[in-house]
Amino acid sequence: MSSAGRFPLKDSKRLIQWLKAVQRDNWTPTKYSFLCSEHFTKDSFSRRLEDQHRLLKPTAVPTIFQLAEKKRDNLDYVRSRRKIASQVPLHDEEAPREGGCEVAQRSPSPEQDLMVMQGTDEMDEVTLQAEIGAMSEEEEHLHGQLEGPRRRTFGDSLVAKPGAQKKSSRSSVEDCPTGAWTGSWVADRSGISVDDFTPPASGACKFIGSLHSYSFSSKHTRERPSFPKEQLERKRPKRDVEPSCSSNLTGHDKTVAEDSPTSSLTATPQKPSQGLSASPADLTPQPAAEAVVGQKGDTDANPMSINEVIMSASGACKLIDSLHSYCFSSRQSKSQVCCLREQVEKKNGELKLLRQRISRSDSQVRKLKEKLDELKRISIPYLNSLLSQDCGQYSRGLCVQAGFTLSKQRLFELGVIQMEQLLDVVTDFTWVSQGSRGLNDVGSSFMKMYNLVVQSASASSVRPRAALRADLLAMTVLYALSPSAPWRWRRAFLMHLQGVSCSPSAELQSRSSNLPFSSFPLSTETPQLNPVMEPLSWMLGTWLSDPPGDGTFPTMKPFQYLEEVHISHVGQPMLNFSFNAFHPDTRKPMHRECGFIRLKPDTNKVAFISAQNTGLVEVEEGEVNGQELSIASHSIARISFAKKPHVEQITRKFRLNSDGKLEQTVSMATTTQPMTQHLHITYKKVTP
Ligand code: HEM
Repeated sequence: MSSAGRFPLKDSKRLIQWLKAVQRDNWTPTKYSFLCSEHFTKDSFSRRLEDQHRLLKPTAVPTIFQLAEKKRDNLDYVRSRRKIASQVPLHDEEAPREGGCEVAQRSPSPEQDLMVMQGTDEMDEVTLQAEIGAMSEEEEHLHGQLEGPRRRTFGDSLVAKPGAQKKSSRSSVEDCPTGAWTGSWVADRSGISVDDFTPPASGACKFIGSLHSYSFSSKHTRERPSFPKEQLERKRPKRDVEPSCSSNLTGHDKTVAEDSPTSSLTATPQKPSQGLSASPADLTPQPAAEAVVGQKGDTDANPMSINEVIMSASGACKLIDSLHSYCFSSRQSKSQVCCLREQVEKKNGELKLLRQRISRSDSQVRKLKEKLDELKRISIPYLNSLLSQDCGQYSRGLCVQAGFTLSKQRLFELGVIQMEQLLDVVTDFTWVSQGSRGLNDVGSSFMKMYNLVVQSASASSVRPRAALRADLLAMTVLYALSPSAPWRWRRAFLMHLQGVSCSPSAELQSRSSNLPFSSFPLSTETPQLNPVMEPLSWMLGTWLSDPPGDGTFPTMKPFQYLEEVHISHVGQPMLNFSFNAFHPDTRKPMHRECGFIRLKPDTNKVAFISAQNTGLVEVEEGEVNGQELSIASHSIARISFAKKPHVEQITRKFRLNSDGKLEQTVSMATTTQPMTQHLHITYKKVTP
């Protein structure tokens, strides 16, 4: 007798190796499944120290199979095997057959049921099978000899039982009627049912079949150490003969199973005869003996795949629970562990992705912070100095300007802080504020200011507090000086700076070289007006048209325009000027000119040097008398492709009116028109 190995159900990796080796389709080993030792190489065994018995190593994997024979007709094979089994007792030396013979499935059959019904002792006899795998050849042989008579006696008594005799006699005729002792022992024939190797009619049937091992507790199996090899040998053909889980049923049971192939519950241990009527209540735990009684050959076959078992287990939770999950506990736990493991892996993946996103966000925030720091570094010191000079000329002046920005009309007239530009600022800061609380604060505070400005603009009587104006100014300056600001915005703002006496920081001055339009004083000191220019000092300042100017000429339709005038100095004996006209409705820039006004020292003779965007360059000369300057063209030049008609003469008159407004009148003569007034406008001073 060769020793056999249990299928390593608890070692999934090795189990897969075993199953691969066995190559049995649609069959799943149970804890009563064993494989003969012939399928293992010699080094798969170790010797027990005490008695030198051969023990299968826990790492052993079967490798010896004669698979070529597997294709042969199973039925013929089984029949021949049965014949042999019925005539000649199997010997220990007989080599295990390939195909179905190697795998012994120890599950009770109907005959077993009958036997077990006799009581606990009988049931224990049945469970003896479970320990066979642990036996050495010698042990098995010895036990076979020693226990044979007892079993025969026992088996005989079973056969003699009323009600059980019919089944047992039928089976004995069919399967092993003349076996040495197996023929007379019902239990040995039923120890491994046909269905151990046969697919069940349904998943649930398989499931119930799995549950049949319920009665074969390890406790019982430990108490009975041996099991004749013959039983195993006779199991092989039976497995291959019977194609369905119900095929081994007899009588009523078989009929029910065939009639209801989808109802595995007909084979439930507790109520085998109730067919489809089995309910969770029927499945409440029963005593072991009772459970075993219900084990038909079809049900203890348990040829489920692991997946099927898991599916059945999940779909029949109640059933499992009611049966205390005796058989499925480990498998179920395994499947649960697998599920949990998958979930954990999935969550780990999600966590990894989240970490990556957080890291990306962090780097984004870092970049934004760096940008803000850069902005602060560039602009804030200067702004701070501005805002701290509450009593300073420049600060006051800008605050006044900020006050102007609160009137929509003034905003446009100023031509610097326009609503559209404010919107740009807001948009910019909103963008910057993304992802950073600090920047968010900047953005949100600017939004608040912006909203207040809009409110104030729509209700001109409402004027925000000085602090708000200062904040708005700060934000405006911050944006105006930022590298991302549109050049037009920066230029306009810087021109305002030019119009006031201020001392920009060295940092700001250094930045001025990058500006598209540089009019900054070079000295950090507020420049003193050159005495030569004193007669024209009344012209200094930033002036905004008030009201809009009027344009006329015989060849054109009268028009209006806005104009922003900057007249400043840097200490030199001259004034710098720029006149910038805008369309009153569209605010688009129109005529522009800039240049210098000079005074001949110690005289009232004035030279007005101007370059215009129309391509005209002219020098006008005249006299300053009091607070009035009258000049006329001295020389005019133009680009070669200047638009016609060309202007041939120009006269201007500047006057500071008694109301403090600056007034300008321009007349011109063209190649087509005599000297005629072209422009008339008055300005309101917005900076000192
Ligand atoms: C001293 C400065 C200026 C000179 C020498 C000047 C000269 C001229 C000349 C020669 C024309 C053509 C007239 C014609 O077609 O018969 C003209 C037209 C016109 N000017 Fe001026 N202009 C001056 C300032 C301004 C200013 C400040 C504005 C304000 C927006 C202005 C607005 C116009 C308009 C709207 C026209 C008619 C459309 C056009 O021909 O472009 N001009 N100007």
